[in-house]
Amino acid sequence: MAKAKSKSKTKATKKKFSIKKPNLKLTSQQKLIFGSLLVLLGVLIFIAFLSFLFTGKADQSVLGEFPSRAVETKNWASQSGAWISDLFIQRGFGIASFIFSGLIFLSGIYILLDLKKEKLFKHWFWGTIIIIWTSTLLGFLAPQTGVLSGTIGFELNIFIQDYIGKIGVVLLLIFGLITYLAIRFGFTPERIAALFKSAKKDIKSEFEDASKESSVPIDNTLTEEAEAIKTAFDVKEETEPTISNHSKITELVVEEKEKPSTNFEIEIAKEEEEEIEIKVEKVVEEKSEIDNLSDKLVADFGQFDPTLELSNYQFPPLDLLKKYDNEGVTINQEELEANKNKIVDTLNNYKIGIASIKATIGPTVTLYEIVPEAGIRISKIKNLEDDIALSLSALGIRIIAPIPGKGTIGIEVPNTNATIVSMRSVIASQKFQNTKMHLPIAIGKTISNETLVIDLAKMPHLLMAGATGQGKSVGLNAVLTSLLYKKHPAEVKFVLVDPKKVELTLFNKIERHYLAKLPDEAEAIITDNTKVINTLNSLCIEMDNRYEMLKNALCRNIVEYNKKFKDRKLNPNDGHAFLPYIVLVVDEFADLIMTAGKEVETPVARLAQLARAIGIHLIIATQRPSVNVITGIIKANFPARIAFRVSSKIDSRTILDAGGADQLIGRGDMLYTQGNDMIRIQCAFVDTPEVEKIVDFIGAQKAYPDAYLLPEYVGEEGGTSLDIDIDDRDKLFRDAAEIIVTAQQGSASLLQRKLKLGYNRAGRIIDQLEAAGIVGGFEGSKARQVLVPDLIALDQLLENEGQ
Ligand SMILES: Nc1ncnc2c1ncn2[C@@H]1O[C@H](COP(=O)(O)OP(=O)(O)OP(=O)(O)O)[C@@H](O)[C@H]1O
Repeated sequence: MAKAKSKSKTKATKKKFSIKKPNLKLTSQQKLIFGSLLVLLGVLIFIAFLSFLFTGKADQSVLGEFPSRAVETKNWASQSGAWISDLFIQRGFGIASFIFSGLIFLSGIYILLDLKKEKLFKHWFWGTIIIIWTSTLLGFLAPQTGVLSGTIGFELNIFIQDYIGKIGVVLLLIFGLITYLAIRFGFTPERIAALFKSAKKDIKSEFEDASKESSVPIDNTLTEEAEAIKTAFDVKEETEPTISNHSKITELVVEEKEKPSTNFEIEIAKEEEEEIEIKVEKVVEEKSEIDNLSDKLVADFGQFDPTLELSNYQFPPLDLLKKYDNEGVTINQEELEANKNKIVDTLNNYKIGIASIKATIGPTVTLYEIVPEAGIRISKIKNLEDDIALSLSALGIRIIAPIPGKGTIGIEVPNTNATIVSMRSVIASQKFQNTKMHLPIAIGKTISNETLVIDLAKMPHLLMAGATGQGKSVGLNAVLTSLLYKKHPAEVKFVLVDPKKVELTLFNKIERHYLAKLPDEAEAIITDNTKVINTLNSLCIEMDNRYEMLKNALCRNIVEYNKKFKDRKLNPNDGHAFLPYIVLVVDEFADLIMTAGKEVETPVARLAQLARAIGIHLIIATQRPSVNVITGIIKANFPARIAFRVSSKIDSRTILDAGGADQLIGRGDMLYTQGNDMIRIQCAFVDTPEVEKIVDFIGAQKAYPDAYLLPEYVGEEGGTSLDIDIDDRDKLFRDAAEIIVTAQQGSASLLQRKLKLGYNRAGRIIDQLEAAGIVGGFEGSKARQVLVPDLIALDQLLENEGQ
C-alpha cells in the first residue's frame, strides 16, 4: 500500500511539474517552418543591407513616409528593406550590421538542424560584441562616413574620446581585441610564444632544405611537423642570414622538437573542446524497494538512534578533572640563555660553527633547533650527544639529526621545572572538542605545546611499553578517559584485562555502561590470566560474527554498516544490530605471554590482523618490552606505538625499532610513532581520584541491564586446544601427574604447594597434563576434572604414549 501511495504521489508531482514548466520543444514541422523563416529573413535582410550601400542615399528622402503604399523606393527589398537598413546601418552600427543578418541566418540553420542552442547564444553574444567593437573602430577611423560606423559607432567613439582622448580610444580598442582573443580563442602568452617559436623553426628548416648542405640527418617528422605548423599559422617566410655552423642549427632544432609540437597539440585539443560540447544529463538513480521502505521508515520515525535507551545519559563534565597550578609553559629566560650558551660552546670546542639557533619550549623539554654552518657533517654533531649532555649536566638529552622535514638539527633538553599537562587542558582543547574522529584520544601535548589528538580507529591498534613507574598506567587512563568524554555508552565498549588487579578495577563501576564481558562471568574486568584466553577467543568469535554481518549488509567496514543501520536499511530481524566499537585493553601483556604463551598470542595476532574493519581495537601495555613478549607477529600488527622511558637502547629498539626511549626523562615523557616519524609527547596526567570521580559520575546514572555480552566461547572438543610436544614437558611433569591423580584434584595451586613451584610453572604443567589427557579442560573457578582414576592407569597411559 505504501508503495502504491508513493507511486501516485510521484505521478502527482510529475503532473504538477509539467503544468508549471512551459514546453519549449518544437516539433519537427515547427522547426522546419521557423528555421526556414529565419534563414530566408536573414537572406532578405542581407539583400536589403547590400542594396542600401548603393540605394541608401536615394531612399533617404522617402523614409519619412513609410509605410505608405504610394511611396516608391529603390532598395531591392523595397520599403521595409530601406527602412530596416536605415535603422541598422545609418542609425545603428554601420556596415557591421551585416553581421546581424548573418546571425539571423545562422539561427535559422540551428533550428533547422536542431543544433545546440547554447552555442547559438554564444554566437549572438560574441557577434554583438564584434558589431559594437567594429562600429566604434570605424567611427574612429572614418567619422565622416556615417554608413561605415553608423550613428551608434560614431557617438560611442565621440563619447569615449571625450574622456580618454584619441590615443585612449586606440588603446581601448586594442585592449578589447586582446580580451576577445584571450576569452574566445584561449590565447595565452605561451601560445603566442609558441607561435613565434614554430615560425622560427619553420624558417630554419626551410633554410636547411634550401641549402641541402647539412651532413647531419634531420628528423623527417620534424620537417613535416614544421610544415604543418607553417600551414596552420601561415608563417611568412624569411631568409635567415647565413649560418656557418650547421651542427649548431641541428642542435637547436632538435632541442625545440618536443615543445612546439606538444603546444600545438594542446591548442588543437582546446579548439576541439570549444566545438564539441558534451551535455551531461543528470541521471536520477532508480530507487530500490529497500531504499523506498527505509526512506519511509526514516521519514516516519527518524534515523535509528543507538543512544535512545540511555537517552538521558550525561557526559562527565570538565569540572571532574583537576586544574593544576603549575600548568602552562613558563619561559625561564636565564635557563634558555644558559643552555644555548652551553650548546654553542660545546659545539665550538669541537670546531662546529652554528649559523643560527632557535628554541621551542615544551611542557617538559625545550627543543633547540640548530642550523650548522655550511660544510659541517651531521654525524659529527650526533656523535657529540654525550658531550653535550655532560656540558648541560642533564639527563634525557636527545639529538635528532636532522629533524625530518626541516633542514635543522634538534637538541632536546629537559626543562628544570617540568610542567604538568593536565587531562583537563587536553580534553578542553578545541582540537579534542571539535574532532570528528571515531575514537579520539587526547594523549598529551607535543614539544610545541599543541594538543595531540590521535584516532584509535585509524591506528588501528596501540602498543604501549615502558619501564615500571614511567607513566604507563597514567597513559592507559588518559586513553580511557578521552573515550569516556567523547563516546556514548552505546558507541564503545571496553574489555579490560588487568593482571595487576589494581590499575583498572576502578572501571568496575561503569560495567553496565561501558564494559563487555563473557556471559557466565561475574566480573567484567579480567584479572585471572587463565580467563583471558576465553575472552580473547570470544572476541575472535565476535569478530567473525561481525564480518558475517558486514558481508550480509554488503558493507566494507563498521562505519558504513552503522550508517546503513541508522538509515534503517538493515533489518534487525535478519540479525543486524548497531555495532559499538570494542576496545580491548591489556595492562600487563608480558605477564599474559609468560603464563599462556601461544594460546594468547594466536588470538591476539588474529584480532590485530583482522579486527580493524569491524571496530575491535587493541591496546596492549607492557613493562617488559623484550622480544619474547613483543614478538614479530605482534609487532607487525601494531604500527602505532608509544614508548615511555625504558632502561636500555635494546628495549627502545624492541618497541620503536629505533633508539630514543632510553633517553626520555620519565613521568609521562614519551615517544609516539604511527609507522613513520616519531614525535615526543608529554602524556596528559590523570590521577586516580580524577578517574574515580568520572566513573562515579557515570556509574550513578541509569545503565543497561547488563554489561555488553560477548559471544560464549566453548573450549575445543576434548577439552584442550593445546599442542604440547612430549619432549617439551616439564621435568616435574611425572611427579605432578602423580600428585594430581592421587589427590584426584586438578588444580595448579595444589602443585604449587606440593612441588613448591611458582604459579606460572604450575599453570604450564597443568596445561601439559591437559594436553596429555590426564586432567580435563578449564572450568572457571572450579578445579579441573581428573580423567585418570589411579596411578596404575596413569602408568599405562604414559607408557602407551611413549610407544
Ligand atoms: N603524564 C604524567 N605527568 C606527570 N607525572 C606523571 C605522568 N605519568 C606518570 N607520572 C608520575 O609517575 C608515576 C608513575 O606512573 P604510573 O603509575 O603510570 O607508572 P607505570 O608505568 O604504570 O608503573 P607500573 O608499571 O609500575 O604500574 C605517577 O604516580 C606520577 O606521579
